Amino acid sequence: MKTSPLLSVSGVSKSFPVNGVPFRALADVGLELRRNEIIAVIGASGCGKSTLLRCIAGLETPDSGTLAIAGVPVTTAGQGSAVVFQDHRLLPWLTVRGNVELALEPLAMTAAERQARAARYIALVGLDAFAESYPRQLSGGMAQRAAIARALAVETDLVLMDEPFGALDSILRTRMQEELLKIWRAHQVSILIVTHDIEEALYLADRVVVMRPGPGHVHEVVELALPRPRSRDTEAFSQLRGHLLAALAQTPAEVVA
Ligand SMILES: Nc1ncnc2c1ncn2[C@@H]1O[C@H](COP(=O)(O)OP(=O)(O)OP(=O)(O)O)[C@@H](O)[C@H]1O
Repeated sequence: MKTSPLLSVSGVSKSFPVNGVPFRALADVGLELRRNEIIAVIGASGCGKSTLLRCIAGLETPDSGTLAIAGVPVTTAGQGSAVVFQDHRLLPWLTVRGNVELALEPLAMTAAERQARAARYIALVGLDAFAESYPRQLSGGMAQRAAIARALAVETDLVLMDEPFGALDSILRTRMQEELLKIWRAHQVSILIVTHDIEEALYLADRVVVMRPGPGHVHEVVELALPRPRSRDTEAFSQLRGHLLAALAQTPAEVVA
């Protein structure tokens, strides 16, 4: 029996006014995310990856098309999903604990439940010793882990990540990818991650959505039949890397469109 997708995006188009003229950022974008799946969205700068993610998060309203999470149309921000951005966006005047607890405030739970849940997710990302630290006292990786704890603590089925490790050095980035997979395995969330990094997409995702600009559209969806844990040194990995690099390459006509 085919189960219904957690996220369905269909025919989504979005334009922005630029100097009084509509600029088409997305045209007729469609994709589906299954439950407990990880999808990576890759594509050249400006092809509309973040705009698509913001539409799914309810932070942007598409001009046309439909977006639904668990069958419910997305109409407001934070409905059915939580977002992790490239910059952690923690509130500087709150501690790690305060930031995570604040995200839980809209949820129907007692203060004690909120504190217990926040503590659990802070521990999950390995920051228990830093729960009372302020963002300025954390390294970039720690702050990003706090942002991930804050997103996961809300316990939505869908987590949206926009270049979550983009500002981290390559060693930390690899470690964070491992940690994300551990959390994903333990918590059965579905993840849509926007990344510039082909290796990251290949390491994390079940499927890779390749977008192209002019206007932003889905060019190809690549199923990654790679067993986990994955090694970056295998023939299959490097073949897929080559395939994605070729899929990202644009014709001159697309670049100027
Ligand atoms: N609020 C806005 N107003 C005007 N133009 C916008 C706005 N948001 C996005 N755009 C334009 O829409 C296009 C797609 O932007 P978007 O940020 O979605 O691309 P992206 O693929 O995420 O790029 P990058 O990889 O560089 O982050 C870009 O040309 C951008 O300039």
